[in-house]
Amino acid sequence: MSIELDAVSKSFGPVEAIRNISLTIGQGEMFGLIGHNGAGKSTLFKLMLGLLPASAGAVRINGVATSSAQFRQVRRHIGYLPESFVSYDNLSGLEVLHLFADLKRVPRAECGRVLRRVGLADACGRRLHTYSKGMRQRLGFAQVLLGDPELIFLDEPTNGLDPEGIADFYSILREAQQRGATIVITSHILAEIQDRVDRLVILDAGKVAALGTLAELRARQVLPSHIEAQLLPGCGERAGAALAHLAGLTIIVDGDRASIACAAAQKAPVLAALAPMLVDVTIREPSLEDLFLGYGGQHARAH
Ligand SMILES: Nc1ncnc2c1ncn2[C@@H]1O[C@H](COP(=O)(O)OP(=O)(O)OP(=O)(O)O)[C@@H](O)[C@H]1O
Repeated sequence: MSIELDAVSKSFGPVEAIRNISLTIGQGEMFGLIGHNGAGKSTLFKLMLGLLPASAGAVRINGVATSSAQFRQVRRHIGYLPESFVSYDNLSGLEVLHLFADLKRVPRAECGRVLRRVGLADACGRRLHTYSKGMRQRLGFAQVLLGDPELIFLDEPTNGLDPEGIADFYSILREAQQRGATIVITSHILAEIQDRVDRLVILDAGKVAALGTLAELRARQVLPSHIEAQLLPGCGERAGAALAHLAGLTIIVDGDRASIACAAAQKAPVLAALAPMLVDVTIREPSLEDLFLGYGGQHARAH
């Protein structure tokens, strides 16, 4: 399913939570939504889910406006994991999932399959008050998968998951993507989503601060690459001299180590100049975190 936001704004009294956002998310895309606390991520989610009416503009899913009567049909194909998945502590995992299956009009027989897929098959008879945070999150995810939704919204979905759980989670998402599902995801762990989403939007105070692939965002912001060089003993000063002919570098030499911040095009000349005295080298490209801080201005914080 595709999503189209057409000059969408949303105000709560005097608070302009979303300001004139236009963007399109294509079918089968894995799309990331990033922003500091209060940037408008949850509001944008609720607008896309049709849970909140826009103050101006239109949200369309597969061409159907969320404000229209036909949207009820579309909603059946949407899975949503809210930021905190609250459920009933006295019910077992399977009983909770049965409730969701009934609400979604999905056969209860599907519950076993999704519980197995999220790794809760053995624990599904246990009551929720015995579940860890990660297990609850897996159950929330199982509820999303019921009925093989064509559009999946996940708000901070990996909260409480251990590294194995996170890897599992993304492999399930990739399966959903391979069968054509569109996925919109928020995360405050920027390093985690930066290599997994196809495109992302950075929101700042309700506006689009940046939109595109990670490579596009990097190229637009022209952030430096960082070269960390381990030098042969006693070569610190020589390294400074060897780099002197290259303009625009930030060089810090500390004993036999040199840290150089440079434009992408200067990486090769820097390495060539240092080659005779190099023992080891690591190159760090700008991360999503760096971009986020750059684009978010004074509000920027990794949320
Ligand atoms: N129901 C509401 N009534 C009044 N103001 C609201 C309401 N919902 C959101 N807001 C305001 O809209 C702005 C955006 O909030 P939103 O919850 O969308 O941000 P967020 O990016 O999801 O933040 P967080 O990362 O903290 O969850 C904030 O200033 C918030 O206080």
